[in-house]
Amino acid sequence: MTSKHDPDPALLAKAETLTEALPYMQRYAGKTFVVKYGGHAMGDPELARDFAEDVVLMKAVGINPVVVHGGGPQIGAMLKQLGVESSFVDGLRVTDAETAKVAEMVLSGAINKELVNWIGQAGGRAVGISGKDDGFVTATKVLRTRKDPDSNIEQAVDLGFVGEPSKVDRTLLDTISAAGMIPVIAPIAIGEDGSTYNINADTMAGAIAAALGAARLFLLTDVPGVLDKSGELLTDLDPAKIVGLQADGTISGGMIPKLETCLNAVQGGVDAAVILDGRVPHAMLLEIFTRRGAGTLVRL
Ligand SMILES: Nc1ncnc2c1ncn2[C@@H]1O[C@H](COP(=O)(O)OP(=O)(O)O)[C@@H](O)[C@H]1O
Ligand SMILES: CC(=O)N[C@@H](CCC(=O)OP(=O)(O)O)C(=O)O
Repeated sequence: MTSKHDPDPALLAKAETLTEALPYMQRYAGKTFVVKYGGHAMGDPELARDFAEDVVLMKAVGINPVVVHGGGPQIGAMLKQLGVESSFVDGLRVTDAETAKVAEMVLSGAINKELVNWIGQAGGRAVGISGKDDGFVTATKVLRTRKDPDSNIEQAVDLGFVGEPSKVDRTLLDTISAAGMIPVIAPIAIGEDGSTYNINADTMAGAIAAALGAARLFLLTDVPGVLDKSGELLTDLDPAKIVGLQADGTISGGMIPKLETCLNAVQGGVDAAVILDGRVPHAMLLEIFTRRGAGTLVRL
């Protein structure tokens, strides 16, 4: 029989988990954490529920979470259903006018509201917006060049309506956060030319994190972090190492904009950026509130 002096070990372990979290709660109260939730990590409703609970818990302990979401696979599925071809250059979707319409419909319409609903179900208050709302993000057209393999000459590649944030006005986000709500942001914005631009969600999250002077940028994806050529996790990266990984081809596809984002974010004043495995239940909670750091940490 257990007396009150001899507590149940399982209960004790729970209490220890909570006390372990205390210094992290104290350290992070009042800080802004920007969280990018990738389309690949979104597929499983169980994980979406865990993610929403993590964000609501962050808010409850005084952290200001700001959520930016992706939806690449879901845009791809919708384009396929509509019989529209899609291609990528360096991890960015080539976006003609029709693709931009579909991207906005899927991101701002379907996914954004689904995520707002998940957060609401977890007991939080979320407001779903895109960069278009109050014009808080201004986009400029992305310009890319590529070496022609035959002539070896750099040539411009036209990605269509693919944008990158050129200006972020934090007023709307501050208003939402101060009212006790969590902003949930779709990566769509208007350009100076009045066109709608499709923005890579990692790029959007990085620009917002820099504008808010966030303490952390979390990028949740479908891999454990950045892997080296033999598949081993790289736990710590700095700008010099990232340049090396780009140059020797260790990273490709979606990891290119992801690491560019981390680099820009830390160079733009964010304390650290973390690439995390969104397939692990409560990955973010474990990263923030326990000693068991996971994923790849990028710092100056
Ligand atoms: N060195 C690398 N380490 C880990 N992932 C990599 C690497 N190089 C390329 N990738 C690819 O990057 C993908 C993550 O980017 P992306 O597909 O855009 O994810 P998300 O939709 O979550 O933003 C991984 O699934 C993987 O295929
Ligand atoms: C320009 C560009 O590539 N935009 C992305 C926006 C969504 C996104 O980034 O979603 P994930 O984070 O799930 O990949 C796209 O059209 O797929």
